[in-house]
Amino acid sequence: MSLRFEVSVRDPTTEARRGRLITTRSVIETPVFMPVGTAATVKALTQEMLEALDARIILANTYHLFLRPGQAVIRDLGGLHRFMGWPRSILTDSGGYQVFSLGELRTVSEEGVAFRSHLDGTKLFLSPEVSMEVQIALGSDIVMAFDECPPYPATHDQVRISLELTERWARRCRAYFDAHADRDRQSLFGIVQGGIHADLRARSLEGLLDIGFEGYAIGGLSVGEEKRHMYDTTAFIAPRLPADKPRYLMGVGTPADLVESVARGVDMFDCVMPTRHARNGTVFTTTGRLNLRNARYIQDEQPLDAECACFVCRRYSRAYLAHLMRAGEILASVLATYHNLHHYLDLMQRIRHALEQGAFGRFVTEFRHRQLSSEE
Ligand SMILES: CNc1nc2c(CC[C@H]3O[C@@H](OC)[C@H](O)[C@@H]3O)c3nc(N)[nH]c(=O)c3cc2[nH]1
Repeated sequence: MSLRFEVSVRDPTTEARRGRLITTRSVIETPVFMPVGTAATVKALTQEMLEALDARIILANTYHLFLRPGQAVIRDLGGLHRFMGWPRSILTDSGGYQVFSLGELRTVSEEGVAFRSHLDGTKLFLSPEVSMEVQIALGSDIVMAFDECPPYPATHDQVRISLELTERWARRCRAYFDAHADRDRQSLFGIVQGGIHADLRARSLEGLLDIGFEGYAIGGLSVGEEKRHMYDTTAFIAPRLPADKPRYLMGVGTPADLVESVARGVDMFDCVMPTRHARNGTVFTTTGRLNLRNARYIQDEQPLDAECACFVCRRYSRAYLAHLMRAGEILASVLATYHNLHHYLDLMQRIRHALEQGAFGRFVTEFRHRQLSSEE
């Protein structure tokens, strides 16, 4: 077993845990936010910048790398870590979500999903076995099971039928992974589905526990449901996931979502918001988000965030970033992305510190107050 997970603190007033996830490549302090590096790059940043941010684990995506350059190219070049010059940890998502959000003309069957590449229309096929083969070839530290993320909204019956398919696929992932992966270096996570229905969430978890995984993800959320449904579903299922295994909430979220979901028992997060918003000109600050394309920043010589210690805030002004954004300069994406990821990773650091100090309950209260005042 390559993966070790240790919980050092259980928060007395919430479901939050302070822990440590150890792969063969890095020690990952939890709760952790994982920058999304879909096509083997966290867009606009160098790996050196990610190390400067002290990112310990990033995401890459099976669907995107399967389409381009293909897993055989990466495998023959020594695997994804060597290919992209990233010696720390990598989690790869299984392609289950992207094939539904990006794939065209897709046909789902018991066997898997046939679809056309969104790049050039080539006919392709993803299945539990193909997804495992790709992720094993990439050599990622954490491999995600191939699942179906049901659309939202969906009826109770549609969600049930989908979770039952996901469970049969999870069993096939486990079998293929155990027969072909180097289990001293790679671990397999199951993905709990069930929509916003507690009974279906419990049922999905029961099936996955029977199979057994090194970690458990909460899938099927952050797909357009109301925030209260996301929080309530997380509050129901997260504490029911094995206490001694990592709990990963997929695709979440805003800074407030991170705080609220840690309080409900989640250890790991990924979300494209800090990186995607940066490229669109939106930066995160302690007093809320700034849209740098707004005219009010054209002569604003303040830093993005006076409370931020990142090199962007120490050296560049909002006016300069606003200019770069308006001019469509590449540097705009680089500086805004670095700052946004610093904002997210610094928030996780402050959460971990509060948990260590037994002060997480107060941290949540103060965060909510500041959240309310910045929304007014
Ligand atoms: C945004 N909300 C959201 N994202 C989700 C992702 C993709 C995240 C992955 O998709 C890409 O970002 C959209 C990144 O590469 C990221 O790793 C999911 N992936 C799987 N396999 N199953 C799910 O149920 C699922 C649910 C999600 N909800």
